[in-house]
Order: sequence, then C-alpha cells, then structure tokens
Amino acid sequence: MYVVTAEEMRRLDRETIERLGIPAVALMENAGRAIAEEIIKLCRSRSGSAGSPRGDAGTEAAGTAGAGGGEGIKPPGFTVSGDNALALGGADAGHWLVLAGKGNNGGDGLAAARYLREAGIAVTLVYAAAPESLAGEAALQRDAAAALGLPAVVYGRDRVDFAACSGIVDALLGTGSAGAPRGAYAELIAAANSSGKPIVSADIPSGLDADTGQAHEPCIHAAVTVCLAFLKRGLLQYPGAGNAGQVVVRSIGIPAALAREGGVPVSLLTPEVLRTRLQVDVSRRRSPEGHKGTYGHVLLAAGSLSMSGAGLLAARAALRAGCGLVTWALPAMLLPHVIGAAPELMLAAAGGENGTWSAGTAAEVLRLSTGRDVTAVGPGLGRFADDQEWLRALWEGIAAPMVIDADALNILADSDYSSWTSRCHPVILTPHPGEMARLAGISTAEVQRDRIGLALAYAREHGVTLVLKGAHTVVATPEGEAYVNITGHPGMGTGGAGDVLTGIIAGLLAQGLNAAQAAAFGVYLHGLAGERAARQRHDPSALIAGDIIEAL
Ligand SMILES: NC(=O)C1=CN([C@@H]2O[C@H](COP(=O)(O)OP(=O)(O)OC[C@H]3O[C@@H](n4cnc5c(N)ncnc54)[C@H](OP(=O)(O)O)[C@@H]3O)[C@@H](O)[C@H]2O)[C@@H](O)CC1
Ligand SMILES: [K+]
Repeated sequence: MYVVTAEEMRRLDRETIERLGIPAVALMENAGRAIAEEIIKLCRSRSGSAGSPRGDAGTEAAGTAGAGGGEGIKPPGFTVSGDNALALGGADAGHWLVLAGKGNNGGDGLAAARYLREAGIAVTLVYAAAPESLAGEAALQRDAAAALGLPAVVYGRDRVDFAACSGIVDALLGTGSAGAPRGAYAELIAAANSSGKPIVSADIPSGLDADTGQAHEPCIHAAVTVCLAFLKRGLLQYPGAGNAGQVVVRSIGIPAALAREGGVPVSLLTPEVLRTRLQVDVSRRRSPEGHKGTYGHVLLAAGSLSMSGAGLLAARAALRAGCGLVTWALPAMLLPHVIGAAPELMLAAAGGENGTWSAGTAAEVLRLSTGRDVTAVGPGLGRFADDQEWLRALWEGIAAPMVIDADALNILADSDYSSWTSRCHPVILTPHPGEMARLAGISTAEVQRDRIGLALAYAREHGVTLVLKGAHTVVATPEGEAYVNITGHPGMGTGGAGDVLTGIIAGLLAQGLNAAQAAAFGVYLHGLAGERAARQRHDPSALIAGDIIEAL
C-alpha cells in the first residue's frame, strides 16, 4: 500500500484526469460514495446490526421452496439484492451534519451527503464559507445537493445544532489545507470536537498536516478517517495518527499503477509489500537439507559490566530469528559470568579490563569477524576512550554487512563518519528518536516532527539503511525508499526491546536477506512478536524484552 504526500496526491490526481481522461467529478463521486459507505458501516456497527444487510430490494423469488434437492440443500433460486453497501440494514438512520469547506474536500462531503440521504439518513449541510465561493467540482456538488433539496446552513449566518445530530462528517479541509485552521474552519472544528458526537473525516482530519502528521490547533478528533485513493503520510505519523481514529483507505479510481510508475517512494509495511516490493520469503521456509552452516553466522560485539544483558538479549534474538550460529564477543571479565546463560551461544573474550571495552580490542573484533556473515555492534557497549577510532576500524575493516545500534550510534554521531573510507557492504543503523537526534544534529522534537521525511533524507545522504524506531518505525533505504511499520504494541516500550530488534535484523542478514529486506522484515516480525507477547501477559505493561524473544 502506497503512502503519499499531498504533492504526490495532487500529481496522481492530475495524471488520472489528464492522462487517463477520467473526469475530476467522477473521482469526487467515488470519494463521496466511499465516505457514505463507511458512515453507514459505522451506523450499523453502533446499532449492533453489523451483519450483511439485505437491503430493501434484497428478496428471494417465490416458487423455489420445495423444488428438488434433499433435506438441508437449498434449491437454486432466483435472487435479487440491492446496493448493500448503501443500506442501513435496520440501523438507526439518525441525522448527520456535513461540515463542508470550500475546496474539493468539501466537494467530497457534499457528494457523500447525497448518498447518505439515499440510504435514509437525514443530513444537514453546514457550509464553512458562503456557498457561492465554491468553485469547480465542489460547486457542481453544491448545486446537485441543492437540487435534491438537502437542507443547508451557513456557519456564522445560521444556527448549527450540534447537540441534536447523531454524527458529523468532517469535510472541511483536506490535502489543500495550509497551516492552522482559520476563522470559521477553526470554530467548526472546535465545536465538532466538543460535541462528543462521532466524527468521520474525509481524507484526513481537518487541521492535520497531511505530510508530517503535525496536529494544528484545533484539529479534528475523528472516530473514522476515510482516506481517499492512497494513505497520506500524516495519517501514519504521530500525533496525527492519534487524531485519525480508525483509518480506512478507499480507492476512488486512481490506479495504483500510476503510483508505481511515478516512483512513490513510501509504502506501508504489509505482508504483501514484503512479498512483492521487497521480495521477502515471509514463510521463512527452511531447506530440508539445511544445517547450521546454511543459515549464517552472526558476530555480535556488545555488552559491558553494567549492561551485559543487552548483549545477551541481542544474541538470543539473533538465534530465534533463525540464524545458524551466533558468536558473542564481550569484555573478558564478563565471560565467566555469562557462561551457560544461553547455552546455544558461542562466546569470545574481546573486551578490555574491568568489564569495559577499549580501543585496542578493535583488532580482535576484526579477527573474529573474518568469515562471519554479519557483525552487529552496540547493545550495552558503553562509551570508552578513543571509541571513535575503534568504530572506524570496524567500519573500514569488516567485509560483511554491519548493524550499528545503541552506544555505537552515539559514537557515530560524535564522528565525522562521512570522511571514513566508504564501505562495500551495507550498514544498517537502528536509532531510537534520541539517537537519531544526535546523529542528525537536531532535537528529538524535530526528529518526531516528520519521521518519514527525515529517515528518507538521512538514509539517502549517508548511504545507509536506517531503522528509525518508535511508534510506527520507519525503514529507509539508501536508494530513497521507505517502509512504515504498524505492527507492535505500546507494551514494547521497555528496556532491551531495541537490543532484541538488533539481534533479529542481524539474524536475518546472516540468512542472506539484503539490508532492506532484513531491516523491514525484522521490524515487522519484532512488532508481531511484541503483539503476541502482550496478548500472553495478564497486563501488557508487564511485558519485558525477553518475552518478545520467546514470542518470535
Ligand atoms: N481533485 C480531485 O479530483 C480530488 C480531490 N480530492 C479531495 O480534495 C481534497 C483536496 O482538495 P483541495 O486541493 O481543493 O483542498 P482542500 O483540502 O479542500 O482545502 C482547500 C481550501 O481550504 C482553504 N484553506 C486552506 N488552508 C486553510 C486554513 N488553514 N484555514 C482555513 N481555510 C484554509 C483554501 O482557501 P484559500 O486559503 O485558498 O482561500 C481552499 O479553499 C483532498 O483532500 C480530497 O478530499 C480527492 O477526492 C481526490 C480527487
Ligand atoms: K477533512
């Protein structure tokens, strides 16, 4: 599923209209119908009649009963059914307010109003601006609604009774909005939010930045957002994602092929995207002739006296991700204490004195990396004297993919690593927002302002695969593509969960997945395992990182 910016959406709109010759008003009709169908679904689910409605026209012709067939076998009959998607199926019809802006988002709402009326739902149009100010297709929808006799009021001139309505359609602002809602728009948004009535937003909640997910003041709090044609970036990024409620993406006649040909770079990370765009074998088939050597060998340089657990978690996660062997290199002093902690692991003493790392250990890590399929560095590493020289030696010397996490990212942030010899093998960086802020030299708030945009830019500029962790982790590739993950659970906000992800990604790289595949599939599996682990706990806040490994 493609994820677009407002600008990309406008381009795809234009191409559909100009290249394919589909009139803009046809797209708007489809949009209006899709919004109405989702409102009807909501009405049905709220009144408990969620089953497939038969519609008034749904009837089985007489004359079939008893004809032929034995007990329990229904004879073939002549059936007629109506437009079920637009049938209330016994649900309470109610009365909806349709808040319409003067742009095409308003036009979508006006089209939806006609379909709602057709379904038997009473509607009142509430214009945010004088109806005469509507132009183009929106004006056409205004006239169609008027011709059908739909009641309409103008905000500021007429009274709007929010208390009496059963729901609100938010068609005030869409992808054409700029900045915080002004004037009547702001007042209508505030009134809709404080009404306590369910709000269904057309395309995006009004007040949301469609690209960054920034929620302006005020911004609609929707129960459902009917996103048109393609998912907008702002609906995946917080805080906007929290304003959108349940997001339903509905096609309106703009072909996905246009997005593919047009090189839309961002996709939602779904099993289908993993299979098709990333070519990942999501079934994780094992060869009947396979042995431990078939599935690769991870070297992990991680752990120090106060954070040995981070190394252990990453190492165990790599094994659970399916790699054949893991060697964990750690400070010599710690080694006797972790023997037996995970008997499947191989251990190698590589650290300095006192359970900490030292710059001099780079040679030993380099030696251990020879013949290994991947090296992961960072979990529980700590900082030490000349650590930038240490990491530079690994960066320039390890002839296999690398995963760089935790303190190794902080070392990188303090280094001018663009001046280091460029690597022939891929690097995956796995920062959380704080680490990303240090890497990019900006504040954490700036990182969170547009995670997708930042991840895309950083990965491309630095030639790395970037995993920007957090709610809706973003995986960006050096080629300029990005994947947004929605698996996961808030319970995963616990120490060590990131170390587990590093281990999973390293374990997948060892099995021969390329950097984009391993990062994307790793993030996806990590989230799924977190969801599973959360379900297994009595209270998901009790979830700890080890549970995620066990749920893999
Ligand atoms: N074209 C098509 O075929 C399709 C279009 N589609 C639909 O169109 C939507 C995009 O429509 P759009 O481009 O007309 O912009 P839209 O979001 O309605 O707002 C523009 C209006 O808002 C105003 N305004 C702006 N900012 C404001 C603010 N802060 N506070 C207050 N007012 C503000 C601005 O007024 P101005 O500032 O120019 O005076 C202008 O009048 C898209 O989201 C989707 O729903 C889809 O169905 C696909 C097919
Ligand atoms: K809207």
